[in-house]
Amino acid sequence: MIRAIVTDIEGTTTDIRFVHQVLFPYARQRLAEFLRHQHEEPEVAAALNALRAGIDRPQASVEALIEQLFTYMDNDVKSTPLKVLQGIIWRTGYENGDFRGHLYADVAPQLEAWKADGLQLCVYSSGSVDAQKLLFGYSDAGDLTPLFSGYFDTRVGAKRETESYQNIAEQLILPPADLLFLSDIRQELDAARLAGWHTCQLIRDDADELSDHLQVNRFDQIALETFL
Ligand SMILES: CSCCC(=O)C(=O)COP(=O)(O)O
Ligand SMILES: [Mg+2]
Repeated sequence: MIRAIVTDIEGTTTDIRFVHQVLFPYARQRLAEFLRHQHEEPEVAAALNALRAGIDRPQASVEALIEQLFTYMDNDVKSTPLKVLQGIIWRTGYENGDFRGHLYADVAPQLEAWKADGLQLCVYSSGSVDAQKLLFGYSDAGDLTPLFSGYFDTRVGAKRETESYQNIAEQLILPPADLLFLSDIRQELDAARLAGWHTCQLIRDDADELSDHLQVNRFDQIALETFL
C-alpha cells in the first residue's frame, strides 16, 4: 500500500522551461557578482569550500571557482555546491516577486487530495532543499510547503543511483514497497524501481518517451490502487 509519494520537480510538477528559461538564467546572470561580494558569508563560504574539495583544488580563488561553476552550468552538472548557490540567489528572485514557482494545473489539487487521504508527500530534486521549498513556497498555487513532510536533494545521492532511493526509504522509515516515485526521467524511475519502489512516469509534453513504467500525463490520472 502506498504510504508516501515522492515527486521530482523539473518536468514532473513543473515545466522544464521554467527551470531552464527562468531559474537557470536568473542565477547565471547574478552568480559572478554575487560570489565576488558574498564569498565570505558563511553559507556561501561553505559551498565554495565544498566545491574546492570536490575539484581537489583547496587553494582555488573565487575567480577560479566562478569559472568552474560556469562550466557546470553550461553542462547542467548537478553539483551540490552549485545547487546550494543557485538556491541562495533564487531566494532573492522569489522574495522580490521576480517570478513564482511554476506548477502544472493538476499538481496542487492532487497533492492536496493525497494529503487529505493521509499520504506523506515528499520532494526529490537535484535542486537544493532550499530551492525546493522556495518553488513550492512561492508557487503559482500559493504556499504549498505545509503539504510536504520531507525534502531530498543530491546530498542523499544522485537521482540515477539506486542507493539514493534506498537512503530516502531509510530516512522515511518506510519499506520501499510503500513508496511511489513520480518523475519524467526514465533512468531515475529505473533506479527507484531497482530499490523496490513503485514508479510512475509523467509525460508532460508530446514526447513519446519509451519506457516500461506506468505513464500518465497528469497527477489526477494516477490511481494509487494500481500499486499493490
Ligand atoms: C527546485 S527547482 C530547480 C531544479 C534544479 O536546479 C535542477 O537541477 C533539477 O534537476 P533534476 O535532476 O531534479 O531534474
Ligand atoms: Mg525531472
